[in-house]
Amino acid sequence: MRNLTEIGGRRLPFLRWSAVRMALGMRHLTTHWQVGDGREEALAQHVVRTAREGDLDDVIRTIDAFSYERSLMMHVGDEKGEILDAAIRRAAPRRVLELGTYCGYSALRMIRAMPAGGHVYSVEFLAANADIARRIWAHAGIGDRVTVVVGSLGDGGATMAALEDEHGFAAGGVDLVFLDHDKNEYLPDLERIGARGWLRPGAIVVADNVRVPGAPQYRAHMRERGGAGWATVEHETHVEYQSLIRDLVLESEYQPG
Ligand SMILES: C[S@@+](CC[C@H](N)C(=O)[O-])C[C@H]1O[C@@H](n2cnc3c(N)ncnc32)[C@H](O)[C@@H]1O
Ligand SMILES: [Mg+2]
Repeated sequence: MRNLTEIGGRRLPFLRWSAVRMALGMRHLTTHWQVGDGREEALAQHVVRTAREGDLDDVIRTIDAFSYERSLMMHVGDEKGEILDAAIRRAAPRRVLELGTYCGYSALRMIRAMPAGGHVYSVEFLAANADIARRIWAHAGIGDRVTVVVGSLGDGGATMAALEDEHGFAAGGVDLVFLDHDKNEYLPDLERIGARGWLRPGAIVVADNVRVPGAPQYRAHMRERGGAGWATVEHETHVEYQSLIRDLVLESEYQPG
């Protein structure tokens, strides 16, 4: 019943004010990467104030509750988060590359499901989001297991060079990639990663929001390349924190040559 709003005893779907604000703010969201009403900063303050310090589970629970009950947000969320958790357990990665940090929620989940000693490198376009994520990770006690790199893989090479020179990225060194940033950049960025040879054979690439907002070129590419470089499973699921809107998460295993 979490997605229903009660008016006069009747439950009506999708009338949550925060969802309406998020829809109205879509234009702002896709150009500024925050909803525009301060909900990301409010989340960071809420986590620090109310979640148990050093308790990763409680921080994840607190973010989910905030996103259901107070302000809809664009974390991968609890339902799709379980698909991500399972992929992480399958890959048992030592090095994860995430594109799109936002407030750091998916990185929290990945760290929780990874073997001890594994590290997440998360690339985020917006410095304000990177700062919020760092504060939330520090509160959860996992600040030393995740590094946010402010930039984008499509910036002409500076961010990729930083990943190689400062963070030890090298051929065959990446075990799992989580794509959750600009949907038009999924395929170009995967090709940039491929050109550097960072993926090890058997590495897994998880892509969120393939149906909503949608990454049709990426999906077509993975379908065409089935059996020739990639083996893909399409997970039918729902948009984050919405039980009635369908979404798709792709999980692709890299099988070169
Ligand atoms: C959907 S949110 C990520 C949610 C996060 N992965 C989670 O589940 O908690 C997308 C984020 O990607 C960032 N972003 C957008 N385009 C980007 C790009 N080209 N490179 C890096 N980050 C980008 C946005 O600033 C935004 O914070
Ligand atoms: Mg997403």
